[in-house]
Amino acid sequence: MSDNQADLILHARWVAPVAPDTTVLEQHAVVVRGDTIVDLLPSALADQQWQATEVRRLDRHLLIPGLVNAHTHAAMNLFRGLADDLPLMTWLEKHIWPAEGRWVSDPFVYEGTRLAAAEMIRAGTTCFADMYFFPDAVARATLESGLRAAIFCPLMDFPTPMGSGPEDYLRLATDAVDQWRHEPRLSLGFGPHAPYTVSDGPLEQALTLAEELDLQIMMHVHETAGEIQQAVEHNGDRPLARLRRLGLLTPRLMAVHMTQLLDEEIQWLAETGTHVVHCPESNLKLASGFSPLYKLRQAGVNVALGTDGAASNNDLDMIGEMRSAALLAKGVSLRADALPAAEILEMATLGGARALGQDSRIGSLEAGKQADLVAVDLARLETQPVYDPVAQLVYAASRDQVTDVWVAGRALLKERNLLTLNEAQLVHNAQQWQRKIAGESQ
Ligand SMILES: CSC[C@H]1O[C@@H](n2cnc3c(O)ncnc32)[C@H](O)[C@@H]1O
Ligand SMILES: [Zn+2]
Repeated sequence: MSDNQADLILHARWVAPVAPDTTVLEQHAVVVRGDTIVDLLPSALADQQWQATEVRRLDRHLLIPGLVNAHTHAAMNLFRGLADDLPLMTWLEKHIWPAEGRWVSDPFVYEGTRLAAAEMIRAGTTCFADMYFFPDAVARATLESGLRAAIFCPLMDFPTPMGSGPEDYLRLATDAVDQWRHEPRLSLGFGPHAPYTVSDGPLEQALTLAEELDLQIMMHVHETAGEIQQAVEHNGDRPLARLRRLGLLTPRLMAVHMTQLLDEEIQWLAETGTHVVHCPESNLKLASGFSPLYKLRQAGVNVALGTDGAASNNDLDMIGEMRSAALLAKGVSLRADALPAAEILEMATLGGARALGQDSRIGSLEAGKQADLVAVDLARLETQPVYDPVAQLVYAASRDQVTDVWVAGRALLKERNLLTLNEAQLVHNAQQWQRKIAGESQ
């Protein structure tokens, strides 16, 4: 291939590369060779300097890095709407865990993850960080969809359809790591469920293994005030203090939810480089509490954004999640400037990439990074006129304005058509699962 030959050139009305800074570029082009971005330059120059097999002109569009959904339970799409309007522990103990005990299997997870992948592609997500049972099924569904995933293998003290207890989960996790970690679009990690479901021994083992294998850890932490109160009553420690004592507060940990934080705890997170994954809509829907986003970011903590599963959100819409996060941060801090639109987009892209330890590969549109890109049509009347394209994306756009998505240079969505998954088949299969699940619970 000659030096000026590329595979794909995307000319866009606006490009928000996110890094090296938040500047929005007008009439620029992203040049892709294979799976990699090789250039980002004014369109007029790209026309002179580059040739490509495919050239797209996105004259109505804002081009952004693929959104990184930093916390999902993708297969739970098949439980969407199963149990609504309940607080976390009632939701989990009385509805979700019994349903998982009855229905979760390799085929359930494969089908649920494909359904979630299709929803995420159509909403501009290119990478998702998943914590769920049967990681092999998550891996197969992800590879088929063309998405990128970080798969966090579950760890709990009690048996589930996937494993008999901690030893079993850790063995299954290391097997999955061996099997899948060399796939370029997959990464693996450990997913100890929460401080209230994993005791010290397995947590220490997971940390040791994560260090040996150089993997990230994802855990629900400080989701509700009840979780903290119960921990204090049981062992005298707040959950974050316990994790600190066990050595888990490191840049390896993605602590999901993180409500009810004390100033001292925010300081620990900042000092240790622990990442926070903020899931505002799940926290609102389960009435779990508020994460102090403004304070966290002021302290220098890296914050990523996630939807959580579709059974507690109830969608996998990162554009909607950005808006919720922005509005909630302003409401909680009583500061209108708490989380400006450009910072939210950074959180939903590069923030997620950092939390996954993958910010040298994904999260921004820079030469040398993977070609994970999303085109959003801003010419619709709902997003007119455009003074600030990123503010328009965060405060006014909806996910159905995502027209095209590429992961590693490959198109997964073209003019809103899914290219890797069959929409009609996914809907049919979801309805079949719903009939089975609803049939038995009547
Ligand atoms: C270890 S597999 C994941 C496990 O987590 C459950 N889950 C889903 N959403 C939440 C949440 O917001 N807090 C705590 N646990 C959650 C899911 O149902 C699986 O059992
Ligand atoms: Zn979760």
